[in-house]
Amino acid sequence: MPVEKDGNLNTPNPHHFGGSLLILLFFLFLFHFFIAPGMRPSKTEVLYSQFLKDIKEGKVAKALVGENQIEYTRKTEQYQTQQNQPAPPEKVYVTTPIPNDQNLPKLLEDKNVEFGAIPPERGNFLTTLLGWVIPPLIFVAIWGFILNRAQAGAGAALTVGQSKARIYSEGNTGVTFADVAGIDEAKEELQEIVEFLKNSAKYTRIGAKIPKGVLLIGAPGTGKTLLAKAVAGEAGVPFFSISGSEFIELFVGVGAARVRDLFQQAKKQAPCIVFIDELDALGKSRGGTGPVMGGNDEREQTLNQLLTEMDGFEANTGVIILAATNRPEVLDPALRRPGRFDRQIVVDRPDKKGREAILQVHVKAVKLAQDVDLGVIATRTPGFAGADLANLVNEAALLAARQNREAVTMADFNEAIERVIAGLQKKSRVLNEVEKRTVAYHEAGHAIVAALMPGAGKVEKISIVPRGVGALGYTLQLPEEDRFLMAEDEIRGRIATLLAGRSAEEIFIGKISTGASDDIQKATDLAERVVTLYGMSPKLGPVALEKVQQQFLDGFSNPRRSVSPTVAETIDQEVKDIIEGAHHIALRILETNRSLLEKMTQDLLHTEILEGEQLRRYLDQVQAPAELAVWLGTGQVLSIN
Ligand SMILES: Nc1ncnc2c1ncn2[C@@H]1O[C@H](COP(=O)(O)OP(=O)(O)OP(=O)(O)O)[C@@H](O)[C@H]1O
Ligand SMILES: [Zn+2]
Repeated sequence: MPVEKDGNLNTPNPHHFGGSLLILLFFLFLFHFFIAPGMRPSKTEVLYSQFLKDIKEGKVAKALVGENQIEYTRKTEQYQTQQNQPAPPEKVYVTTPIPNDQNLPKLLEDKNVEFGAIPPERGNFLTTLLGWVIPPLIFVAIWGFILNRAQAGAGAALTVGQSKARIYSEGNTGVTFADVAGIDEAKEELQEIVEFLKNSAKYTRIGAKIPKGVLLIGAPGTGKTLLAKAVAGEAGVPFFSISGSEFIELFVGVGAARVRDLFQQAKKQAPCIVFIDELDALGKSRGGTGPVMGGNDEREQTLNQLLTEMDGFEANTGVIILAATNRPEVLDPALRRPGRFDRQIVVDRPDKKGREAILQVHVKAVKLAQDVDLGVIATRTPGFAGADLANLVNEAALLAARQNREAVTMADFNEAIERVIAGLQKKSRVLNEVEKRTVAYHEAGHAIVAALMPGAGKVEKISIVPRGVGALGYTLQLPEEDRFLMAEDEIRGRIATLLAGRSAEEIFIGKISTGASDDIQKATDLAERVVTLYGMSPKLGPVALEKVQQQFLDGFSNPRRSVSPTVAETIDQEVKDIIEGAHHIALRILETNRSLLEKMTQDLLHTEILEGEQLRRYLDQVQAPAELAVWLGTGQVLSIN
């Protein structure tokens, strides 16, 4: 890929501009009031009577008569200058004349004084000008400076000291659709845009309107920027990009000016692609609270300018605006009106096949060992976005290089997966004996219960090596495939598995630790969803009691619908019943497998990690208690993606 060319479009950098203006004014100010006076001839104020006396005594050499002021020099002093010495500045006397002294000209003439009038605007013209102009300028500069600080302090997407609002223009991005993998639907939809750009005549001839704006919606790292570049690359048109957060600028009006600039430039180079990243930073619904001073106004002005520009150009000028956001719900509805971003393309996280394809793209640059199976890696990385996979490949390559290996092996990838998933291993953190025992029982408990639960995926690894923030140990359970549907018994099995860690602590340690809080949180969330979202509670029936606002990202808790107090009470009761049932069955399973769990724990304390064949042999011995089949109940299928 070519290096991004910085095509800053001649817009002055407002931060630097403000800074140097301030310094310049400061020096002007110093010069005017402290230095310049010393360089001008000194003036001595005298009374008018003294002036008249000087004339009469023939001392005056030259006089300049003004309406409000008379300046004159004396003869004697003119000749005091000695040789070899620089002439001192001529001493000037000033006096204020008596109004309408008609005799003065005659008197001056009589005494042979050179005289003339001070032109009305002479003398203090510069002083007056500076006096009027400088203070407001200083004020403006200081104000701008403060505003800048305030915004930077409020973290309004500004880097301190440097404006990063740049318009990047790339003649040719060099990116093609071949560089984008795993998001085929989005690619297909954008294929049409490429067609428009390449062959606009075909569409305009029959009067078809080419869309102006396309909104790419997707989680971070799913490849939105990459897609936009690929569209430009495929069509062979210039690519302009700017980020929404960079529009929030120092001086009110700069953002709007930048938008104007951007579109002017784009129209000149049409057909082309204009890409606006982080549209939400700019296009948040108006009326929200913004940064302390001015920031809100600025954003609104910029947004309005964008809307105006989009309305202003004809649909068929060949400028197509692609914008990206991962928070479509906060966008100002005005942005989605017809003629603006009326097309929306969802850029999903890739599925297993997609992940494999993305890995294929990124491993091109690295040397792979024979044993590397991208399909297996894809299986183990559900939920990874394109950027995570790119990161994973690099992490694996770094590990291989650190070991001085010739090629990246499957072991490197496995390690990299764990790193990316759980954060870097924190070997330095050591647990005391009691803590270690607690964590070992806890994790073994999870593994044993998980082994019996339907559709739970295989337990791949148990570890009591603390890693990342907060996790003291973990049980790695990898699904065999991506799951979009989960049956009721599977969800309940998941809840029981989550509670198994704590149950093991209860049985084997006799007291419970704080280590189970995350499990309990997750189990409760899941139980609540069973009742309020999936409609699986027989008492309440298939009624949605949650308002789903966000299905897009996982882990969102939605507000409940307003329900009557009795219904609310029933919900709480049902959630509690599910949790207690799951807790009970987890305890039963662990008691049935007491000696097995004991053996596993001892082994785990010894090696810190249980995996592979060794772990499988343990888990194959897990016995199901009689109650399990009854507890698991029916297998009603519901969507939970
Ligand atoms: N579908 C994909 N195929 C190949 N590589 C991808 C894909 N998605 C992401 N990547 C890799 O991840 C990098 C970052 O992706 P990109 O910046 O396009 O994501 P994004 O969706 O714009 O993220 P954000 O919302 O954070 O701006 C890309 O440069 C590319 O290396
Ligand atoms: Zn746990």
